[in-house]
Amino acid sequence: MSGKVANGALPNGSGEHEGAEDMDLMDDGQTIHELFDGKIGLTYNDFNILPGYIDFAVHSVDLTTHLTRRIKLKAPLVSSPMDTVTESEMAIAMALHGGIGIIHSNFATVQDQVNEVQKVKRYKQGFISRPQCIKPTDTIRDLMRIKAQFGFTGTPVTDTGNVGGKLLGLVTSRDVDFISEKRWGDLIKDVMVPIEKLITAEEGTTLSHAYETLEKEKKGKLPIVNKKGELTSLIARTDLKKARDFPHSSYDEVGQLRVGAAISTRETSREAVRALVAVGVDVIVIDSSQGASLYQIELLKWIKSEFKESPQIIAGNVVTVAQAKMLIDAGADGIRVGMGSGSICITQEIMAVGRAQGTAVYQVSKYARSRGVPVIADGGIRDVGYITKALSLGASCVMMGGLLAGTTEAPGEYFWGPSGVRLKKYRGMGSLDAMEAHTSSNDRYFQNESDAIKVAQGVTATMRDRGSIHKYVPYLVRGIQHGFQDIGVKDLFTLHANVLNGSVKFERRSPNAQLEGGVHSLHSYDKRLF
Ligand SMILES: NC(=O)C1=CN([C@@H]2O[C@H](COP(=O)(O)OP(=O)(O)OC[C@H]3O[C@@H](n4cnc5c(N)ncnc54)[C@H](O)[C@@H]3O)[C@@H](O)[C@H]2O)C=CC1
Ligand SMILES: O=c1[nH]c(=O)c2[nH+]cn([C@@H]3O[C@H](COP(=O)(O)O)[C@@H](O)[C@H]3O)c2[nH]1
Ligand SMILES: [K+]
Repeated sequence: MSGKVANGALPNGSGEHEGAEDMDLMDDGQTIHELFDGKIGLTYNDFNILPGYIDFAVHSVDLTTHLTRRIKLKAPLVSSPMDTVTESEMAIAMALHGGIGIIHSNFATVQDQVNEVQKVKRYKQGFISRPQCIKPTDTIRDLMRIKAQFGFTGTPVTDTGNVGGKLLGLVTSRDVDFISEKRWGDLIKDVMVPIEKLITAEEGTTLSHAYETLEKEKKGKLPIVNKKGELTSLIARTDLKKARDFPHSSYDEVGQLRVGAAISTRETSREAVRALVAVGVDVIVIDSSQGASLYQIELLKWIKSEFKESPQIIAGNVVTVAQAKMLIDAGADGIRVGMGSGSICITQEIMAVGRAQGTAVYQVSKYARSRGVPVIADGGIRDVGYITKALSLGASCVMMGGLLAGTTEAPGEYFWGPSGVRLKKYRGMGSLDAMEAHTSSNDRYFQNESDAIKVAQGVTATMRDRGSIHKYVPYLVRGIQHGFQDIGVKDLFTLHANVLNGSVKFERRSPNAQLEGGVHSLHSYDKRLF
């Protein structure tokens, strides 16, 4: 589609084309280098990608990418190491859909973070690893409350009221449905099916065996116990029936889901690294807003010399080529780009330091590619089109906080906002709220007298309910595939190559063009996305 055409070849039917000048098709739009050659920082909203030619179906677009030098993913999506975004539930869901989650480090102890990594590594589809339990001395009223809140129909009874406690019985709807409200003060132990009469399975049982048992016994729930009789998980027949295939899941060499974990640049991180490596963490993210520091470089070199093979290390954050060079020289396997672009970030306002995210991703990716190191574009992803734009600028993956914070799998409970909207809390890791959460994060900030004055770099916010990752991430993936189809590229490798050789074109958009590109001129509208 390149080359020259005569103006008159356009179907204007007027016959006035005689002698018309040849027009250079390649002159239309800007190459990426032209887009960024002005000395002004651009971000995703400042440009469009121009359409190409479609000769393939949307589902055939392949989003396989590199997270780090050695780790490949089928979807270029990473969840942020933030305490309102990624713990095990989020990481499991992200990995099942081909991305990866990075467990945050704002726990009371390193062991708490290690436990979250282990939950991902031990995850097996169909097994509910944190079933809601009840104590024998609780009442029917307590059970009704659980039922109303979570909708469960079968609840295991353990001595502690938690998973891990000794299994004493199971109480189902059938056991309590016909008990009148007057008797709701009765104790669970008097209505439950006691352990002697319960069908259970031993740890290590396979899903297919569990399914056969449930079918044969006509039961809905199968508690899984260890040798000591402690409840380790629960299998629900309804879950097994709807057990899905996740053809793109991110698995490690031994078939466990992949997961990452964040660490700070403090001395104590060496202990964390040892513990995380011991439970098989795939990737460690050194978490800092300004990655070009002596602390980070020394830590990075230490990890690389101590653990030659695994794990992979993502260093950052950076926004300039000089910063990226220091971290790549020190051994980084991936580079995280973004300073102040996040939805909850106030770094550019407070520190006066940072960079427009589009320019940062373009500049750092151009350099990192020459060193064979993938870039993760972190922060400022407001919607699915922003992901496609970040990838077009050279990123191999995007990292998202806010976009995922309102989902079911994000830590924290939903609550109702003043206008009747269902919300979840979302906060910056540099917000006072997050800094004050644990002593470990406190000492990061207030380790000596000179650090006693707090300077917040983030805010505390709320996010609208976005439903489950199991619906949202497939929507994101399909949205990116549609973007690629419009651009006319079938995979990420081709996108990067065609952007660099100038066949994928861009265009800077004026403030008015930005308004035009959004929803406008309507009395009211309803924005349903999927
Ligand atoms: N991507 C972004 O734009 C931003 C992200 N954040 C997030 O907030 C959290 C905190 O970020 P930062 O404040 O950059 O954390 P940081 O731990 O890198 O820096 C906090 C302070 O501690 C100092 N420090 C770090 N390691 C040290 C060591 N070993 N010895 C002595 N002093 C040391 C630093 O120089 C700095 O003054 C992170 O989760 C980060 O991702 C915060 C601001 C911006
Ligand atoms: O200036 C900041 N102050 C903070 O307190 C803070 N906490 C997180 N982050 C960074 O923001 C990213 C998530 O951004 P989004 O919500 O836009 O996806 C994350 O992935 C981080 O890079 C912070 N930046
Ligand atoms: K910001």
